[in-house]
Amino acid sequence: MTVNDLYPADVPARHLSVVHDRETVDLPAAQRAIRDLLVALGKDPESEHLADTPRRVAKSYAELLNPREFQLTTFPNDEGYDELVLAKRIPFSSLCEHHMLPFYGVAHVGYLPGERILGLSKLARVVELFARDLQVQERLTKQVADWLQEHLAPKGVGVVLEAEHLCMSLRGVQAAGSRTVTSALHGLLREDRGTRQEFFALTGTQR
Ligand SMILES: Nc1nc2c(ncn2[C@@H]2O[C@H](COP(=O)(O)OP(=O)(O)OP(=O)(O)O)[C@@H](O)[C@H]2O)c(=O)[nH]1
Ligand SMILES: [Zn+2]
Repeated sequence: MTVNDLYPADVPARHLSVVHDRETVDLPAAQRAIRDLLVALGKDPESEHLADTPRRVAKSYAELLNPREFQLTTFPNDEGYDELVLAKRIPFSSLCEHHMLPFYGVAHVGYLPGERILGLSKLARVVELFARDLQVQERLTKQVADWLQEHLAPKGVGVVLEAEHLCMSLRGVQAAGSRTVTSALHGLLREDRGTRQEFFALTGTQR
């Protein structure tokens, strides 16, 4: 399928519903499991302080692991805009799949338009689509870039993520304040040295 099949040229603004297809959360089962975890950790889930904690924790994880649905709105690139479009410092948070602790930071997401341009907020929504999962930063970065390349068919895509991992700063090695930087590139941003350098310069992450 090409971008023209998804977005016929005679309709100016196009909306594609984006619905995630992950397993539905079983909240009562999650709640029971959190209660068991509290007991296993030597805490008393019957105490007044913790009585409602299993329900809250289960609900929190359900929220953190389920992205909101959204409309992927695109417009025809009638003026032939052919420079980079870059949304910088999009805040995001995700859960590390090894420790289920948050990693959080900012995403820089850019593309070089082809026949369609994208509603700007959608760049942040695509980050959220993949961040609300058990993740490693490398996969999250690549999924955002791959998804945009597939659904927007631009001339290039670039994604940079800078994040602090609580599993690295609060526990374990306790390297508080360290940041991990990852990037994924497609099309001209990958192949053309000048475009790639311009992208990294605009994100402020020189390569
Ligand atoms: N590549 C990658 N590694 C991650 C990410 N998040 C966490 N990790 C790492 O996953 C690794 C898991 O290593 P293990 O040795 O199995 O776990 P651990 O004993 O808790 O390791 P320490 O954190 O070193 O105490 C750790 O080195 C984490 O820093 C990520 O997004 N990407
Ligand atoms: Zn971790």
